[in-house]
Amino acid sequence: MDDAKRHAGEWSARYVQNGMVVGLGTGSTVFYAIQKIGELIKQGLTIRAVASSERSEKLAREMNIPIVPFTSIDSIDLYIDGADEADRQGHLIKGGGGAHTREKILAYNSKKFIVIVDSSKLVEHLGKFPLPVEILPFAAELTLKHLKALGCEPRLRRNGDQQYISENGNFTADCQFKTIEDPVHLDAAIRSIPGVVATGLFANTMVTIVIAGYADGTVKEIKPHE
Ligand SMILES: O=C(CO)[C@H](O)[C@H](O)COP(=O)(O)O
Repeated sequence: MDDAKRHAGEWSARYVQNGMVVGLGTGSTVFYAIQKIGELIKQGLTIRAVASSERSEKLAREMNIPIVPFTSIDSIDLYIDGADEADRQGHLIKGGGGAHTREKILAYNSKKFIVIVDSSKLVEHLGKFPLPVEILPFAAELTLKHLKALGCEPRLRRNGDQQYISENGNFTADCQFKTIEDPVHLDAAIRSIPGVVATGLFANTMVTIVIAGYADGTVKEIKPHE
């Protein structure tokens, strides 16, 4: 799977152009995109970047990719990030790496959003992967009860024998649905529960291209809105 991730990640770097503000997502597939962008910078590419997590920011700095503060940008030209599942309409489940709240902010503020996955993440219907939902620690049990009422089995994510805490200081509930037929509607329903910070459902028209990598070195580009 690593080869497939590498092909998708490296392929995405061809969309990065001089002068762009580039958003860097989080995860093992984005790792390859960041490395490739780092190589292009060595060859003279000039960009400014913002990162969706401390992990990605650290990696970018190691690759001499200039990370700028959010106060110095107005929008992002191109956002590159991975996903846990992607369907043909460009709906995504994200947040397996626990960074989906910040990732959603970056995606929302981007002119183009490129999603990079290995081919095993392409699905007919979302929902096999448990949907990550970031929730406030305050009264978390009550929030979990309302999530359950929407038809899922929510589990608070653990980090070894500790509660998993996001970079925003919150809990993550991994919500196993049987299948997600209507991502737009479900996303809205979950977001209406007080205590929910953000869902890992990236529904609607956010995605410009899904790049799926295969182990044999080929890639497939899916443009959901063309
Ligand atoms: O949403 C994410 C992190 O919050 C990642 O993009 C997603 O979990 C995919 O990760 P990977 O590329 O490691 O398979």
